[in-house]
Amino acid sequence: MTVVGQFDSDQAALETLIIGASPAAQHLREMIRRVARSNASVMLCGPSGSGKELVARAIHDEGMRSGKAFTAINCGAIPGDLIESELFGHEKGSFTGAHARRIGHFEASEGGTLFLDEIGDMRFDMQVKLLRVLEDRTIVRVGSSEPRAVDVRIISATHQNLDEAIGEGRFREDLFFRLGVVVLQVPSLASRAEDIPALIRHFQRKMPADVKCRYDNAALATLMHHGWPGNIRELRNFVERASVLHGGETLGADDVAMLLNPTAAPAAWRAIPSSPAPSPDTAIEIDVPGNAALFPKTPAPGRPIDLKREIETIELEQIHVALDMADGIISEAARLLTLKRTTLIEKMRKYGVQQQAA
Ligand SMILES: Nc1ncnc2c1ncn2[C@@H]1O[C@H](COP(=O)(O)OP(=O)(O)OP(=O)(O)O)[C@@H](O)[C@H]1O
Repeated sequence: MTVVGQFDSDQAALETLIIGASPAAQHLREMIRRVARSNASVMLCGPSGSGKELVARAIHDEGMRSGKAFTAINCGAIPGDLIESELFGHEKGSFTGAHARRIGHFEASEGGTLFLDEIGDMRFDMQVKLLRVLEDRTIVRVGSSEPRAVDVRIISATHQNLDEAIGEGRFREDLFFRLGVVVLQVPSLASRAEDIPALIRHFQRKMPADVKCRYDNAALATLMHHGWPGNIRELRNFVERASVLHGGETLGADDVAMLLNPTAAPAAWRAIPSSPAPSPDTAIEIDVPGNAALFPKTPAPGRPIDLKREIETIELEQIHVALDMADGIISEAARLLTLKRTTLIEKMRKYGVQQQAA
């Protein structure tokens, strides 16, 4: 009885973590349950933003190691010469800057799980060392010669095609077999588009009612036909953007199309004949009657116009257009917008616009 009850609550917990009722989501949850029962190394393959880290956490949480540490590190983000000490630790004075002894992620995750994200980006010399650790189950801190036993489950992930990397000699095949005792494919969002409404509800669950959006059928159809190159991460950002710009509204297909492509100028703008560029010392003025086409929506008769929100929508879109034209260079985008650089940065912060690497 107890076992059945426990299984039911585990099942419910996993369903609130890995959202979706599509066959792909159900299969993923079933695979998570199965691999969680073992200690086998798991490699998660799937496109960026598809939820690989979430799946790694779910495997840890569902398994016997759940009371112990779960450590996630991004192998692509750690400089090549630091990764050995990050993973295995170092002794004091073992290299310039090693002012004190430090334990690495392997030792810190003792009894638990270490998630190695972007494993395909790991340097070849480091791959050899990692393979040795997986075979011997011991690590040696940098600057020490003493092997230390470790009991850590490894889950790794990649969005790269490792077959190709192996073929080109960039990734060791023997390490691939060690890491991928079980290889789990995490599906793209486009392949489980029927989960989109449930995922939107999930991302809106903690929002106050007045910032949640509703979607009419045409809007949902548009969302389900979108390609979602950024997968669930892109959907989460979309839901946030929609709530900032249209909180409390029911969105139609046009609203959704605009929100999905925030850097594209609305068709109405392209219809305006080009006017001479303003001189740098003239601020852009919005002449409402003359530039009425700038407003993306014509309000329904009798419906109040939320002028502040409309202006914010235009402002955000113009910022994206300018950043695009300026290849992400903020000072150049600020010049195009005849704004001070600091003002543009403030506005980008307000709208949550990420600074692109120029
Ligand atoms: N099935 C899911 N249910 C709910 N939220 C999800 C699901 N899958 C992913 N997410 C959310 O989507 C975002 C991206 O997920 P995650 O970071 O796990 O992706 P990833 O595949 O590891 O990305 P990357 O390859 O860029 O490291 C996170 O906010 C995560 O919580």
